[in-house]
Amino acid sequence: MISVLGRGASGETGPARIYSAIFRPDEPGAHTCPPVGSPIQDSCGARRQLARHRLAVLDRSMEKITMQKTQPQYTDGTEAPHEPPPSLQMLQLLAGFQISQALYVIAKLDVASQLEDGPIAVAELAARCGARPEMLRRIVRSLAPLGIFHQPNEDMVELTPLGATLSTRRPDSLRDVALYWMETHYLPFSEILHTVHTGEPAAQHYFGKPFFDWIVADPRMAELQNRGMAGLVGGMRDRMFHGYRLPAGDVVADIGGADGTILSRLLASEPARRGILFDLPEILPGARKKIEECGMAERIDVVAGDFFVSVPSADVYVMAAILHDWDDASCVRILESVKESAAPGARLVVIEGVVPPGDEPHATKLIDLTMLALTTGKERDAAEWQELFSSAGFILDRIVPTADDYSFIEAHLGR
Ligand SMILES: C[S@@+](CC[C@H](N)C(=O)[O-])C[C@H]1O[C@@H](n2cnc3c(N)ncnc32)[C@H](O)[C@@H]1O
Repeated sequence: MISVLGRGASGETGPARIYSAIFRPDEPGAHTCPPVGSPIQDSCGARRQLARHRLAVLDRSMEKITMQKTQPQYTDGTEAPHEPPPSLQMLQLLAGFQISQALYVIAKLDVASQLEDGPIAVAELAARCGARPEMLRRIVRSLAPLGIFHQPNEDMVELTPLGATLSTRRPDSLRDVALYWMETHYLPFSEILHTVHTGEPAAQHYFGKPFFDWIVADPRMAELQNRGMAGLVGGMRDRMFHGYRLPAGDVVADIGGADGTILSRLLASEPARRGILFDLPEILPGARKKIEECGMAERIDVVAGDFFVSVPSADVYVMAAILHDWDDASCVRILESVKESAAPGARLVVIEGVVPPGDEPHATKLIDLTMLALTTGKERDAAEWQELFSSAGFILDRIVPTADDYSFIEAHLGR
Protein backbone atom coordinates (compact mmCIF):
# COMPACT_ATOMS: atom_id res chain seq x y z
CA MET A 1 0.00 0.00 0.00
CA ILE A 2 2.97 2.27 0.50
CA SER A 3 3.45 3.03 -3.17
CA VAL A 4 -0.12 4.31 -3.34
CA LEU A 5 1.15 7.63 -2.08
CA GLY A 6 3.93 7.90 -4.61
CA ARG A 7 4.98 6.59 -7.96
CA GLY A 8 4.98 2.83 -8.53
CA ALA A 9 8.17 0.83 -9.02
CA SER A 10 8.18 1.49 -12.76
CA GLY A 11 6.97 5.06 -12.51
CA GLU A 12 3.31 4.28 -13.07
CA THR A 13 0.57 6.37 -11.48
CA GLY A 14 -3.16 6.05 -10.72
CA PRO A 15 -4.75 2.59 -10.49
CA ALA A 16 -1.68 1.02 -12.13
CA ARG A 17 0.49 2.04 -9.22
CA ILE A 18 -2.05 0.58 -6.81
CA TYR A 19 -1.75 -2.79 -8.58
CA SER A 20 2.00 -2.70 -8.42
CA ALA A 21 1.88 -1.70 -4.76
CA ILE A 22 -0.41 -4.63 -3.99
CA PHE A 23 0.91 -7.31 -6.31
CA ARG A 24 4.40 -6.27 -7.49
CA PRO A 25 3.92 -8.51 -10.53
CA ASP A 26 7.57 -8.40 -11.58
CA GLU A 27 8.83 -9.64 -8.24
CA PRO A 28 10.16 -13.22 -7.92
CA GLY A 29 7.83 -15.32 -5.82
CA ALA A 30 4.85 -13.04 -6.41
CA HIS A 31 1.47 -14.61 -7.19
CA THR A 32 2.41 -17.94 -5.62
CA CYS A 33 -0.81 -18.28 -3.73
CA PRO A 34 -3.96 -19.08 -5.77
CA PRO A 35 -7.13 -19.99 -3.90
CA VAL A 36 -6.83 -23.29 -2.08
CA GLY A 37 -8.61 -26.02 -4.05
CA SER A 38 -8.05 -24.31 -7.37
CA PRO A 39 -7.38 -26.92 -10.09
CA ILE A 40 -4.44 -24.87 -11.30
CA GLN A 41 -2.82 -24.62 -7.90
CA ASP A 42 0.23 -26.68 -8.74
CA SER A 43 1.23 -25.31 -12.11
CA CYS A 44 3.63 -22.39 -12.15
CA GLY A 45 2.62 -21.16 -15.60
CA ALA A 46 -1.03 -21.48 -14.71
CA ARG A 47 -0.37 -19.59 -11.51
CA ARG A 48 1.03 -16.73 -13.53
CA GLN A 49 -2.03 -16.91 -15.74
CA LEU A 50 -4.27 -16.75 -12.70
CA ALA A 51 -2.31 -13.77 -11.42
CA ARG A 52 -2.73 -12.04 -14.81
CA HIS A 53 -6.43 -12.83 -14.69
CA ARG A 54 -6.72 -11.38 -11.20
CA LEU A 55 -4.84 -8.26 -12.26
CA ALA A 56 -7.24 -7.88 -15.15
CA VAL A 57 -10.19 -8.26 -12.76
CA LEU A 58 -8.66 -5.71 -10.43
CA ASP A 59 -7.91 -3.45 -13.38
CA ARG A 60 -11.55 -3.47 -14.46
CA SER A 61 -12.72 -3.01 -10.89
CA MET A 62 -10.42 -0.06 -10.26
CA GLU A 63 -11.67 1.51 -13.45
CA LYS A 64 -15.20 1.16 -12.13
CA ILE A 65 -14.16 2.70 -8.82
CA THR A 66 -12.63 5.64 -10.61
CA MET A 67 -15.62 5.78 -12.95
CA GLN A 68 -13.44 5.40 -16.02
CA LYS A 69 -13.88 3.17 -19.02
CA THR A 70 -10.99 1.40 -20.76
CA GLN A 71 -11.00 4.02 -23.53
CA PRO A 72 -12.24 7.06 -21.63
CA GLN A 73 -13.88 9.66 -23.82
CA TYR A 74 -15.48 13.01 -23.24
CA THR A 75 -19.09 13.38 -24.41
CA ASP A 76 -17.87 15.18 -27.55
CA GLY A 77 -15.94 12.01 -28.50
CA THR A 78 -12.44 13.29 -27.73
CA GLU A 79 -10.15 11.09 -25.69
CA ALA A 80 -9.89 11.82 -21.99
CA PRO A 81 -6.63 11.13 -20.16
CA HIS A 82 -6.48 7.55 -18.85
CA GLU A 83 -5.41 8.56 -15.38
CA PRO A 84 -8.26 9.55 -13.04
CA PRO A 85 -8.37 13.27 -12.34
CA PRO A 86 -6.63 14.43 -9.15
CA SER A 87 -9.95 14.95 -7.39
CA LEU A 88 -10.86 11.26 -7.82
CA GLN A 89 -7.40 10.14 -6.77
CA MET A 90 -7.76 12.30 -3.68
CA LEU A 91 -11.14 10.72 -2.89
CA GLN A 92 -9.54 7.28 -3.09
CA LEU A 93 -6.91 8.35 -0.58
CA LEU A 94 -9.48 9.97 1.71
CA ALA A 95 -11.48 6.73 1.66
CA GLY A 96 -8.60 4.90 3.33
CA PHE A 97 -10.38 4.95 6.69
CA GLN A 98 -13.32 3.02 5.26
CA ILE A 99 -11.09 0.39 3.74
CA SER A 100 -9.04 -0.14 6.87
CA GLN A 101 -12.19 -0.47 8.98
CA ALA A 102 -13.75 -2.94 6.52
CA LEU A 103 -10.51 -4.95 6.57
CA TYR A 104 -10.64 -4.85 10.36
CA VAL A 105 -14.08 -6.49 10.26
CA ILE A 106 -12.71 -9.21 7.98
CA ALA A 107 -9.72 -9.77 10.27
CA LYS A 108 -11.70 -9.72 13.51
CA LEU A 109 -14.30 -12.20 12.20
CA ASP A 110 -11.46 -14.30 10.77
CA VAL A 111 -13.29 -14.41 7.44
CA ALA A 112 -10.22 -15.28 5.36
CA SER A 113 -9.54 -18.49 7.31
CA GLN A 114 -13.13 -19.61 6.67
CA LEU A 115 -12.54 -19.32 2.92
CA GLU A 116 -9.33 -21.33 2.79
CA ASP A 117 -11.10 -24.52 1.68
CA GLY A 118 -12.72 -22.91 -1.35
CA PRO A 119 -15.52 -20.55 -2.37
CA ILE A 120 -18.66 -20.56 -0.23
CA ALA A 121 -22.00 -18.78 -0.15
CA VAL A 122 -21.99 -15.45 1.65
CA ALA A 123 -24.86 -16.63 3.89
CA GLU A 124 -22.85 -19.68 4.95
CA LEU A 125 -19.78 -17.52 5.53
CA ALA A 126 -21.82 -15.15 7.69
CA ALA A 127 -23.20 -18.06 9.73
CA ARG A 128 -19.68 -19.39 10.34
CA CYS A 129 -18.39 -15.96 11.38
CA GLY A 130 -21.36 -14.93 13.50
CA ALA A 131 -22.24 -12.01 11.20
CA ARG A 132 -25.51 -10.78 9.65
CA PRO A 133 -25.49 -12.01 6.02
CA GLU A 134 -26.79 -8.79 4.46
CA MET A 135 -24.15 -6.71 6.29
CA LEU A 136 -21.25 -9.06 5.55
CA ARG A 137 -22.34 -9.24 1.90
CA ARG A 138 -21.89 -5.47 1.61
CA ILE A 139 -18.47 -5.53 3.24
CA VAL A 140 -17.38 -8.33 0.88
CA ARG A 141 -18.77 -6.52 -2.17
CA SER A 142 -16.90 -3.35 -1.19
CA LEU A 143 -13.59 -5.18 -0.78
CA ALA A 144 -13.82 -7.45 -3.85
CA PRO A 145 -12.94 -4.65 -6.31
CA LEU A 146 -9.76 -4.05 -4.30
CA GLY A 147 -8.72 -7.66 -4.86
CA ILE A 148 -9.44 -8.91 -1.32
CA PHE A 149 -12.13 -11.32 -2.54
CA HIS A 150 -13.43 -12.62 -5.86
CA GLN A 151 -17.18 -13.00 -6.32
CA PRO A 152 -18.06 -15.38 -9.19
CA ASN A 153 -21.64 -14.22 -8.57
CA GLU A 154 -23.23 -12.02 -5.93
CA ASP A 155 -23.99 -14.93 -3.59
CA MET A 156 -20.57 -16.56 -3.64
CA VAL A 157 -17.23 -15.43 -2.29
CA GLU A 158 -13.74 -16.75 -2.92
CA LEU A 159 -10.40 -15.90 -1.33
CA THR A 160 -7.70 -14.17 -3.40
CA PRO A 161 -3.95 -14.13 -2.73
CA LEU A 162 -4.34 -10.65 -1.27
CA GLY A 163 -7.24 -11.65 0.99
CA ALA A 164 -5.38 -14.78 2.09
CA THR A 165 -2.78 -12.63 3.87
CA LEU A 166 -5.40 -12.19 6.60
CA SER A 167 -5.94 -15.93 7.06
CA THR A 168 -4.64 -17.41 10.29
CA ARG A 169 -3.90 -20.59 8.38
CA ARG A 170 -0.93 -18.93 6.63
CA PRO A 171 2.39 -18.92 8.49
CA ASP A 172 2.96 -15.30 7.41
CA SER A 173 -0.55 -14.18 8.37
CA LEU A 174 -1.09 -10.43 8.79
CA ARG A 175 -4.30 -10.88 10.79
CA ASP A 176 -2.61 -9.97 14.09
CA VAL A 177 -1.04 -6.91 12.47
CA ALA A 178 -4.53 -5.82 11.36
CA LEU A 179 -5.94 -6.30 14.87
CA TYR A 180 -2.95 -4.56 16.50
CA TRP A 181 -3.04 -1.52 14.22
CA MET A 182 -6.80 -1.14 14.33
CA GLU A 183 -7.25 -1.75 18.08
CA THR A 184 -4.30 0.33 19.30
CA HIS A 185 -3.33 2.81 16.54
CA TYR A 186 -6.56 3.73 14.76
CA LEU A 187 -8.34 5.79 17.41
CA PRO A 188 -5.34 7.85 18.61
CA PHE A 189 -4.62 8.72 14.98
CA SER A 190 -7.81 10.79 15.07
CA GLU A 191 -5.85 13.26 17.27
CA ILE A 192 -2.87 13.73 14.95
CA LEU A 193 -3.84 17.36 14.28
CA HIS A 194 -3.30 17.94 18.01
CA THR A 195 0.26 16.59 17.60
CA VAL A 196 0.96 18.94 14.74
CA HIS A 197 -0.29 21.91 16.79
CA THR A 198 1.33 21.05 20.11
CA GLY A 199 4.08 18.48 19.55
CA GLU A 200 2.39 16.12 22.03
CA PRO A 201 1.93 12.58 20.64
CA ALA A 202 -1.70 11.98 19.69
CA ALA A 203 -1.68 8.75 21.72
CA GLN A 204 -0.62 10.61 24.87
CA HIS A 205 -3.49 13.06 24.32
CA TYR A 206 -6.02 10.34 23.47
CA PHE A 207 -5.12 7.76 26.16
CA GLY A 208 -3.92 10.24 28.80
CA LYS A 209 -0.57 8.41 29.05
CA PRO A 210 2.36 7.41 26.82
CA PHE A 211 1.49 4.72 24.28
CA PHE A 212 3.63 1.92 25.79
CA ASP A 213 2.31 2.70 29.31
CA TRP A 214 -1.21 2.29 27.92
CA ILE A 215 -0.27 -0.99 26.24
CA VAL A 216 1.29 -2.61 29.30
CA ALA A 217 -1.61 -1.56 31.55
CA ASP A 218 -3.74 -4.23 29.85
CA PRO A 219 -2.32 -7.76 29.45
CA ARG A 220 -4.55 -8.32 26.38
CA MET A 221 -3.01 -5.28 24.64
CA ALA A 222 0.52 -6.38 25.62
CA GLU A 223 -0.15 -9.77 24.05
CA LEU A 224 -1.75 -8.21 20.98
CA GLN A 225 1.30 -5.97 20.50
CA ASN A 226 3.61 -8.97 20.70
CA ARG A 227 1.54 -10.86 18.14
CA GLY A 228 1.29 -7.80 15.86
CA MET A 229 5.04 -7.11 15.93
CA ALA A 230 5.76 -10.81 15.32
CA GLY A 231 3.33 -10.65 12.38
CA LEU A 232 5.42 -7.85 10.87
CA VAL A 233 8.41 -10.19 10.83
CA GLY A 234 6.43 -12.44 8.48
CA GLY A 235 5.24 -9.44 6.47
CA MET A 236 7.38 -6.40 5.78
CA ARG A 237 10.46 -7.68 7.66
CA ASP A 238 10.73 -11.24 6.33
CA ARG A 239 13.24 -11.15 3.51
CA MET A 240 15.69 -8.93 5.37
CA PHE A 241 16.91 -11.79 7.53
CA HIS A 242 17.92 -13.97 4.57
CA GLY A 243 21.69 -14.27 4.46
CA TYR A 244 22.42 -11.82 7.29
CA ARG A 245 24.88 -12.84 10.03
CA LEU A 246 25.24 -11.00 13.31
CA PRO A 247 28.68 -9.66 14.26
CA ALA A 248 30.78 -12.08 16.34
CA GLY A 249 29.96 -12.53 20.02
CA ASP A 250 28.75 -15.36 22.26
CA VAL A 251 25.85 -13.63 24.01
CA VAL A 252 23.25 -11.75 21.98
CA ALA A 253 20.79 -9.54 23.89
CA ASP A 254 17.63 -8.35 22.14
CA ILE A 255 16.64 -5.15 23.90
CA GLY A 256 12.88 -4.52 23.73
CA GLY A 257 12.67 -7.90 22.02
CA ALA A 258 8.90 -8.39 22.62
CA ASP A 259 8.03 -12.10 22.39
CA GLY A 260 11.45 -13.21 21.07
CA THR A 261 10.41 -13.80 17.45
CA ILE A 262 13.35 -11.83 16.04
CA LEU A 263 15.94 -13.18 18.51
CA SER A 264 14.81 -16.78 17.85
CA ARG A 265 15.12 -16.14 14.13
CA LEU A 266 18.59 -14.59 14.40
CA LEU A 267 19.87 -17.42 16.59
CA ALA A 268 18.24 -20.31 14.70
CA SER A 269 21.27 -20.79 12.45
CA GLU A 270 23.79 -19.94 15.20
CA PRO A 271 23.70 -22.93 17.57
CA ALA A 272 26.85 -21.83 19.43
CA ARG A 273 25.40 -18.52 20.57
CA ARG A 274 23.17 -17.80 23.55
CA GLY A 275 20.46 -15.17 23.75
CA ILE A 276 18.93 -12.81 26.29
CA LEU A 277 15.47 -11.48 25.62
CA PHE A 278 14.94 -8.20 27.46
CA ASP A 279 11.66 -6.30 27.71
CA LEU A 280 9.20 -4.79 30.20
CA PRO A 281 7.87 -7.34 32.73
CA GLU A 282 4.27 -7.04 31.46
CA ILE A 283 5.39 -8.09 27.96
CA LEU A 284 7.29 -11.21 28.92
CA PRO A 285 4.70 -13.84 29.94
CA GLY A 286 3.82 -14.34 26.25
CA ALA A 287 7.50 -14.38 25.35
CA ARG A 288 8.35 -17.45 27.40
CA LYS A 289 5.66 -19.42 25.60
CA LYS A 290 6.80 -18.23 22.16
CA ILE A 291 10.46 -19.06 22.85
CA GLU A 292 9.46 -22.57 23.92
CA GLU A 293 7.43 -22.99 20.72
CA CYS A 294 10.52 -21.94 18.74
CA GLY A 295 12.54 -24.63 20.54
CA MET A 296 14.84 -21.96 22.00
CA ALA A 297 14.01 -22.28 25.70
CA GLU A 298 17.43 -23.81 26.46
CA ARG A 299 19.36 -21.08 24.66
CA ILE A 300 17.45 -17.88 25.43
CA ASP A 301 17.15 -16.36 28.92
CA VAL A 302 14.30 -13.98 29.54
CA VAL A 303 15.10 -10.87 31.59
CA ALA A 304 12.58 -8.23 32.63
CA GLY A 305 13.54 -4.59 33.08
CA ASP A 306 13.44 -1.02 31.86
CA PHE A 307 16.01 0.01 29.25
CA PHE A 308 16.07 3.54 30.66
CA VAL A 309 17.47 2.07 33.89
CA SER A 310 19.77 -0.78 32.84
CA VAL A 311 20.15 -3.68 30.42
CA PRO A 312 21.92 -7.06 30.83
CA SER A 313 25.57 -7.58 29.87
CA ALA A 314 26.13 -9.00 26.35
CA ASP A 315 28.54 -9.15 23.42
CA VAL A 316 26.01 -8.19 20.74
CA TYR A 317 23.03 -5.91 21.35
CA VAL A 318 20.11 -6.12 18.94
CA MET A 319 17.46 -3.38 18.92
CA ALA A 320 14.67 -3.81 16.40
CA ALA A 321 12.12 -1.03 16.01
CA ILE A 322 13.16 0.49 19.35
CA LEU A 323 15.07 3.70 18.70
CA HIS A 324 12.49 4.97 16.19
CA ASP A 325 9.99 5.03 19.09
CA TRP A 326 11.97 7.66 20.98
CA ASP A 327 13.28 11.23 20.61
CA ASP A 328 17.04 11.71 20.41
CA ALA A 329 17.53 12.45 24.13
CA SER A 330 15.67 9.27 25.13
CA CYS A 331 17.66 7.23 22.58
CA VAL A 332 20.89 8.51 24.10
CA ARG A 333 19.68 7.36 27.54
CA ILE A 334 18.87 3.88 26.18
CA LEU A 335 22.27 3.70 24.47
CA GLU A 336 23.94 4.81 27.71
CA SER A 337 22.33 1.81 29.45
CA VAL A 338 23.90 -0.37 26.76
CA LYS A 339 27.29 1.34 27.21
CA GLU A 340 27.24 0.75 30.95
CA SER A 341 26.60 -3.01 30.64
CA ALA A 342 28.34 -3.88 27.38
CA ALA A 343 31.13 -6.47 27.40
CA PRO A 344 34.48 -5.18 26.01
CA GLY A 345 34.33 -4.99 22.21
CA ALA A 346 30.52 -5.29 22.22
CA ARG A 347 28.66 -4.53 18.99
CA LEU A 348 25.28 -2.92 18.44
CA VAL A 349 22.88 -4.00 15.67
CA VAL A 350 19.93 -1.69 15.14
CA ILE A 351 17.19 -3.07 12.90
CA GLU A 352 15.38 -0.08 11.46
CA GLY A 353 14.57 1.68 8.23
CA VAL A 354 16.82 4.39 6.80
CA VAL A 355 14.74 7.14 5.20
CA PRO A 356 15.82 7.67 1.58
CA PRO A 357 15.98 11.19 0.13
CA GLY A 358 13.38 12.58 -2.26
CA ASP A 359 9.82 11.40 -2.72
CA GLU A 360 10.62 7.79 -3.54
CA PRO A 361 8.12 5.43 -1.81
CA HIS A 362 9.58 3.75 1.26
CA ALA A 363 8.04 2.03 4.30
CA THR A 364 9.68 4.52 6.66
CA LYS A 365 7.70 7.39 5.19
CA LEU A 366 4.38 5.93 6.35
CA ILE A 367 5.79 4.43 9.55
CA ASP A 368 6.99 7.92 10.44
CA LEU A 369 3.32 8.92 10.69
CA THR A 370 2.89 6.17 13.30
CA MET A 371 5.88 7.52 15.20
CA LEU A 372 4.42 11.02 14.99
CA ALA A 373 0.99 9.98 16.26
CA LEU A 374 1.95 7.41 18.88
CA THR A 375 5.43 8.18 20.20
CA THR A 376 8.05 10.90 20.64
CA GLY A 377 10.21 9.11 18.05
CA LYS A 378 10.79 9.44 14.32
CA GLU A 379 12.23 7.62 11.32
CA ARG A 380 15.81 8.70 10.61
CA ASP A 381 17.95 9.09 7.50
CA ALA A 382 21.56 7.89 7.31
CA ALA A 383 23.00 11.19 8.56
CA GLU A 384 20.60 11.24 11.51
CA TRP A 385 21.57 7.68 12.49
CA GLN A 386 25.24 8.62 12.30
CA GLU A 387 24.65 11.72 14.44
CA LEU A 388 22.58 9.83 17.01
CA PHE A 389 25.22 7.14 17.48
CA SER A 390 27.98 9.67 17.71
CA SER A 391 26.15 11.72 20.36
CA ALA A 392 25.76 8.52 22.44
CA GLY A 393 29.47 7.59 22.06
CA PHE A 394 29.01 4.89 19.40
CA ILE A 395 30.67 4.68 16.00
CA LEU A 396 28.55 3.59 13.05
CA ASP A 397 30.35 0.74 11.25
CA ARG A 398 28.04 0.05 8.32
CA ILE A 399 24.46 0.09 7.15
CA VAL A 400 23.49 -3.23 5.56
CA PRO A 401 20.55 -2.66 3.20
CA THR A 402 18.26 -5.63 2.66
CA ALA A 403 15.54 -6.85 0.31
CA ASP A 404 12.98 -5.19 2.61
CA ASP A 405 12.77 -1.51 3.50
CA TYR A 406 14.75 -2.27 6.67
CA SER A 407 18.48 -2.28 7.29
CA PHE A 408 20.92 -3.70 9.80
CA ILE A 409 22.75 -0.69 11.20
CA GLU A 410 25.90 -1.87 12.94
CA ALA A 411 27.92 0.17 15.42
CA HIS A 412 30.55 -0.24 18.13
CA LEU A 413 31.45 1.64 21.25
CA GLY A 414 33.87 4.50 20.72
CA ARG A 415 35.59 4.17 24.11
C1 LIG B 1 7.77 -1.51 18.58
S1 LIG B 1 8.02 -2.76 19.75
C2 LIG B 1 9.38 -3.63 19.00
C3 LIG B 1 9.37 -5.07 19.36
C4 LIG B 1 10.44 -5.94 18.67
N1 LIG B 1 11.77 -5.46 18.92
C5 LIG B 1 10.17 -6.00 17.18
O1 LIG B 1 10.86 -5.31 16.41
O2 LIG B 1 9.27 -6.73 16.76
C6 LIG B 1 8.82 -1.89 21.06
C7 LIG B 1 9.19 -2.77 22.23
O3 LIG B 1 9.88 -1.96 23.22
C8 LIG B 1 9.45 -2.37 24.49
N2 LIG B 1 9.68 -1.31 25.47
C9 LIG B 1 9.07 -0.10 25.53
N3 LIG B 1 9.54 0.60 26.57
C10 LIG B 1 10.47 -0.18 27.18
C11 LIG B 1 11.33 0.02 28.29
N4 LIG B 1 11.30 1.17 28.99
N5 LIG B 1 12.17 -0.97 28.63
C12 LIG B 1 12.20 -2.14 27.91
N6 LIG B 1 11.42 -2.37 26.84
C13 LIG B 1 10.57 -1.39 26.47
C14 LIG B 1 7.98 -2.66 24.27
O4 LIG B 1 7.44 -3.42 25.32
C15 LIG B 1 7.99 -3.37 22.94
O5 LIG B 1 8.13 -4.75 23.06
